[in-house]
Amino acid sequence: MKNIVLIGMPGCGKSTLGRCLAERLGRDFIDADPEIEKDSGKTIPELFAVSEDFFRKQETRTTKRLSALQDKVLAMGGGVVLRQENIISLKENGLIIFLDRSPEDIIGDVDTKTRPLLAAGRRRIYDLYAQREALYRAVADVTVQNKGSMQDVLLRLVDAARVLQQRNNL
Ligand SMILES: Nc1ncnc2c1ncn2[C@@H]1O[C@H](COP(=O)(O)OP(=O)(O)O)[C@@H](O)[C@H]1O
Ligand SMILES: O=C(O)C1=C[C@@H](OP(=O)(O)O)[C@@H](O)[C@H](O)C1
Ligand SMILES: [Mg+2]
Repeated sequence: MKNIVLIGMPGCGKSTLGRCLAERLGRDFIDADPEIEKDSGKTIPELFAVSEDFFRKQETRTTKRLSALQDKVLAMGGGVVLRQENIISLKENGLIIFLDRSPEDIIGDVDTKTRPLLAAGRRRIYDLYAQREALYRAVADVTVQNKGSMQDVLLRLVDAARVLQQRNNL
């Protein structure tokens, strides 16, 4: 079966809800950020300290490796949509869900320490959302709103994943 791939803003809930979604679907969960760290032997802040482009190159390398897997739930980094080659790889063997959470809600609980792009301040989230929202929507097979309790959002994600799988099997 194709992978279920979560995309969306940093802090939108991909890692947390992705792990729960995988459990509910009986699949393995893989978070891209720690995989990038393993593949490169550097932390995300260390990669960004070289340059954002350097991080993006490592991200593409790891995205290609993860895209070749099957049956997984993948939580990608928020910027994976910035390179078209990443999306082409992910779509070969994956169904993409945009987890859409408002900047207001993200700012409430995002951890900026491990997210170099947000080190300049939480308001950076508004700029990133404005830059990326259309891109996330365009590349996704479906959008799920992250609004309300985690339990409700998880149910919506499980439904969306099942509908995508069924549609793909037709
Ligand atoms: N609907 C929600 N209600 C409350 N907290 C949420 C909700 N969605 C996400 N969170 C919280 O937001 C934070 C960021 O989520 P995370 O999964 O790390 O995001 P991402 O992997 O997309 O960057 C976590 O502390 C998570 O528990
Ligand atoms: O939005 C981005 O460009 C990034 C998001 C991060 O992942 P999360 O979306 O899991 O925070 C991480 O890949 C890196 O800091 C860059
Ligand atoms: Mg994450």
